Amino acid sequence: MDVVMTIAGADSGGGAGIQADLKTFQELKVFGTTVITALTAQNTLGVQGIFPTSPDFVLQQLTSVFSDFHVKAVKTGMLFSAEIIEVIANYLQQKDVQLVIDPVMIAKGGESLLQKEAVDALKNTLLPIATVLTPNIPEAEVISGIKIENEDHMTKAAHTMLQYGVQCVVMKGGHSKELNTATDKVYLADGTSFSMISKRIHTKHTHGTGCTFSAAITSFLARGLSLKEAMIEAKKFVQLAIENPLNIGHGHGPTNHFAYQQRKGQYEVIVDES
Ligand SMILES: Nc1ncnc2c1ncn2[C@@H]1O[C@H](COP(=O)(O)OP(=O)(O)O)[C@@H](O)[C@H]1O
Ligand SMILES: Cc1ncc(COP(=O)(O)OP(=O)(O)O)c(N)n1
Repeated sequence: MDVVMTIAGADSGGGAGIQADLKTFQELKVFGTTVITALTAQNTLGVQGIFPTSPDFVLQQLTSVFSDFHVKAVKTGMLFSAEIIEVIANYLQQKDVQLVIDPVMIAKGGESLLQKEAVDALKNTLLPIATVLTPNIPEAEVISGIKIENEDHMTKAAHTMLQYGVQCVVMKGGHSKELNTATDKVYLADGTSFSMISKRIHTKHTHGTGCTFSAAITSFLARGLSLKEAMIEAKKFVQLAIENPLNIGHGHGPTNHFAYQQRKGQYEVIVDES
């Protein structure tokens, strides 16, 4: 059984963070371990409270898991502070793992999940050791310092982020103004790129989409898929999870992690290499 790890915040409402990651891991048949960086009191209406873990206790969790398991791939989500990021980067740079970074900054309701002064630590310590970075458009703007209003800006921002040493940047299109499609553009360090295009679902039930997508990439990488195959299959996982909502909660409801196993044969992501 392939072992993976999520280093992220817990979402008491179960739709994002550690909980979304573990549900994704379970559905994709990898064994999930966790390092919790913060507890959040959260539901589909928003984040009501944050209780960060101490950096020392983050290190203790990393040590417990790595001293016992052979972890093949790790993803990070909500990291909260520069101190926590530095502990994680120092620890992971000694390990031979594939590292997927979802640079979680702001929850849908507008609450900050990463302190402003932590962005530099993310860029300078985690990106150089990462395999994949999965920013949404607002996160890409913060990391690259480039305002993204068209495809040229997106390409420039991706190349700026690749310069920090990460091997692949996936610009997620959930926040773009495209009406009919949700396109994620993948930029690789060798200068190539491709787009993954799916139908845009008009729904408010998108809580945890970014967490679910990055957890799916992590699972498929651990199972031995190539970077490109892992991205495409993860895009399919999140598409089906959005397309088949559970309709629970009173706000932005969670996605449906069961849908991929039930319907994966019925949907293909369009890949554009031009
Ligand atoms: N309304 C939607 N319809 C289809 N796919 C979507 C939709 N919203 C987001 N996605 C997809 O979900 C994944 C996460 O994207 P995004 O929502 O931008 O991330 P985040 O949760 O970090 O803001 C991406 O693959 C994106 O294309
Ligand atoms: C604990 C925790 N981690 C991450 C997020 C953000 O998740 P994301 O997938 O970006 O989804 P939304 O916040 O956009 O719904 C979170 N809310 N909580």
